[in-house]
Amino acid sequence: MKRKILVAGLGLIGGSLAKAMQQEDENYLIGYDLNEETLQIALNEKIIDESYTDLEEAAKGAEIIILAAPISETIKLMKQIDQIVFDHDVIISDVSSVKGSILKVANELTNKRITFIGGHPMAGSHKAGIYAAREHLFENAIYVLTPTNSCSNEKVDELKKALQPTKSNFIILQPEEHDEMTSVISHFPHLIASSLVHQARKWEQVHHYLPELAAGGFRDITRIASSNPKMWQDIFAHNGNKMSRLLQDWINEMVTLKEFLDKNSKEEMISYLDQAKKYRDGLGEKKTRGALPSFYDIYVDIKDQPGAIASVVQLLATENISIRNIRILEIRDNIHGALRLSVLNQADQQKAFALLQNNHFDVTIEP
Ligand SMILES: NC(=O)c1ccc[n+]([C@@H]2O[C@H](COP(=O)([O-])OP(=O)(O)OC[C@H]3O[C@@H](n4cnc5c(N)ncnc54)[C@H](O)[C@@H]3O)[C@@H](O)[C@H]2O)c1
Ligand SMILES: O=C(O)C(=O)C[C@]1(C(=O)O)C=C[C@@H](O)C=C1
Repeated sequence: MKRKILVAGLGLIGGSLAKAMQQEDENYLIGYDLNEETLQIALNEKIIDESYTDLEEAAKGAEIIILAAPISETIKLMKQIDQIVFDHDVIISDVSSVKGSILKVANELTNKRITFIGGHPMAGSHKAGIYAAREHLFENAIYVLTPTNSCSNEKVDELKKALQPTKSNFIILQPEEHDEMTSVISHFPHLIASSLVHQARKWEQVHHYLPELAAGGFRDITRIASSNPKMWQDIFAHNGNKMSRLLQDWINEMVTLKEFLDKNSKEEMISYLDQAKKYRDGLGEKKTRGALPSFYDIYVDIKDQPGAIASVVQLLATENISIRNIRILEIRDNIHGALRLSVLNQADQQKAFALLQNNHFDVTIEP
């Protein structure tokens, strides 16, 4: 008997989860989404085995239900599913970026058949929708689980087993600690990225040429400002208190930084930047950085000419070095660009470094 899993909301996250879980023969994927075109794509691409536009119909046969809609919609879905009469036990999980408000509702569910285990895969993208869904999105990423108080270890293991094809690393957290950590490491940076874009937009009124100067630095730090505004408003609203406290801390810190600048305080500024650099560089050593982690990275300078990338890839292939991720950083016409290659482990990183250097490529391990 196959394990019947319903994914409700087949966008970036739900679609990626369904794609990964579909790789396991034991899993049978059911899809539910408000958007019929999304369901049709999911069926056509065999991401799901069957689809429903009626939630009760979709949920009735499922043993595991994963809610992958926006947070406020997920809360509505939880309340609707609570009303369904099941003839078997069912595990419900979600993927929401905030866990406190979800677990509050979960602890109030009255349906005896339901066990709720909160979930949050710590990987994503600024893109949305089923077209952006990727089977490998959660590979090596942290996948947070926040079970309700009454939940048994067996149920948690059951959910983990169904999600195993995502190849993510599960950890259990309390909702409160989850929300505090994600406010710092995920939610607040989005707010700042958007504010930096606003600052540039304002200054464009003075210097019309300004956008042309936006190079790697500005693009890197503001990528996430291109994310879905409605989704992020929802996240900020559900983690509002923590965000507001962080913003006040940030404002205080900016006041200190302004003092360093106004006093031209060289030592304090170097120390501030140095501490940030050390902490940022150290992040790469931890094995918990997210999907397809790039902590074993190699940066190769390449010329913008046909075959440049192929020659690097070909060289690594001759030594059986497997490339996990590849990204072109800022190539413009007739200028050198950089290629960031992510490999599996430190041994491969060292091997690739030596190989490329011996073949006269300009290669570094630091960005
Ligand atoms: N985008 C990220 O990087 C990221 C990462 C981790 C977790 N999350 C969380 O994942 C959830 C979904 O985000 P996403 O990026 O996949 O969004 P998305 O816009 O790509 O997908 C959302 C999907 O849910 C569907 N939907 C909306 N309301 C629905 C409802 N009531 N019933 C059924 N389907 C409904 C939409 O049609 C869409 O297909 C959010 O709760 C978000 O907090 C997002
Ligand atoms: O990579 C991105 O674009 C993301 O924003 C992914 C990201 C994040 O790292 O903040 C965003 C929201 C999540 O809930 C988890 C991951």
